[in-house]
Amino acid sequence: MGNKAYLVLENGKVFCGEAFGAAGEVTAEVVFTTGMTGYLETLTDKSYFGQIVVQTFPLIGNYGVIPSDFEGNMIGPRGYIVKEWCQSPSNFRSEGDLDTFFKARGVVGLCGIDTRALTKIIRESGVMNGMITTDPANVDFDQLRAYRVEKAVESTSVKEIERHTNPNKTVTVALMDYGMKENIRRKLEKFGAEVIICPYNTTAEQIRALGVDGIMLSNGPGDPADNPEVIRNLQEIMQLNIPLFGICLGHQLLALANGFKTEKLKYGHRGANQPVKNLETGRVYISSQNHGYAVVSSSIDREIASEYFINVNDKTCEGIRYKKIPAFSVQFHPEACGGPCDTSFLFETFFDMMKKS
Ligand SMILES: NC(=O)CC[C@H](N)C(=O)O
Repeated sequence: MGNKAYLVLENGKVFCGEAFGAAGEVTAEVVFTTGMTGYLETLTDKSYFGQIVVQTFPLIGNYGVIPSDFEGNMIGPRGYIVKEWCQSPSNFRSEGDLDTFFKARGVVGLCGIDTRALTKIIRESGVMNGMITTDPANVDFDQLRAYRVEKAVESTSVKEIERHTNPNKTVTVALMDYGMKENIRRKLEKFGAEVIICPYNTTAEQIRALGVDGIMLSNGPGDPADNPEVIRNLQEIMQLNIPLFGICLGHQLLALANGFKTEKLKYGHRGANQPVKNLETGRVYISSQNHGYAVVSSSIDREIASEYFINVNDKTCEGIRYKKIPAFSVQFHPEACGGPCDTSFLFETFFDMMKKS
């Protein structure tokens, strides 16, 4: 039995459970994800930086810890909540259990709470802040409500340009790292790109000097509108007229750079079975998603762009195609990991654009 620990929500609701992983207290935004697998990818996805993740699937950790499945070199979420973690994982690739891994990497875990009741609260009231603590009587609610993640992109991006040589190279792609998932790089390499990972603040001039065929804008954490300098920088990068492909945060930043607006969703889309519809063909795909913000459809200037995908559940914007620059972007994750690979063809679209230009 672990020690008693609590989740205190900013609305005053308290859940009592057991601590696992590293000891400590964390305050962050509490979000839920419905993926039934892919917990290692979730734990190492930097888009969760500054959040506490709740897994709706009731048993997590049954295939253990597999470092080659990691999506990044750091742990994304600040805290992690599950109904039950598996003490005896079984998989030939597993190198250990979640509790040991969390202790080594400083992740604060909470288990044994009713994650279904917690998810219903978030779904009905919207995402809110919460604190994992051993002392619920001492929570400062003003501080809890005021918590907001800061410098999210800066904290998760690489600090220097990194070139990854590829013997099968047919094109070179600059991957703007806003807190990227590794599978974006792996996917680009598989399709034949030599990838140059660029810090979030790499300028248009520096990119021009790299002589790349395409630019990929990565996923990443936080509120997209919190990055005015990155958005200004993107306005210059757009002028290079090099094919651009944006994923998730990259999609939102490109929209902001074009003067469109973003908004916070009530509880976001996080999971591996989000249906998206291609508005050009009417075809629906199942996608992997992890986002709390979205581009406001009505703010898209139809002279310069059109809506490419929408979410079938709530009709929010899931993709944009640009008319005056060689660019398109999606809110979901075509690189998957975890989740289905239905929309992997978008990488082909990007490669076709690069080869044509
Ligand atoms: N996965 C992402 O890139 C997420 C983008 C942004 N942080 C959001 O929550 O909407």
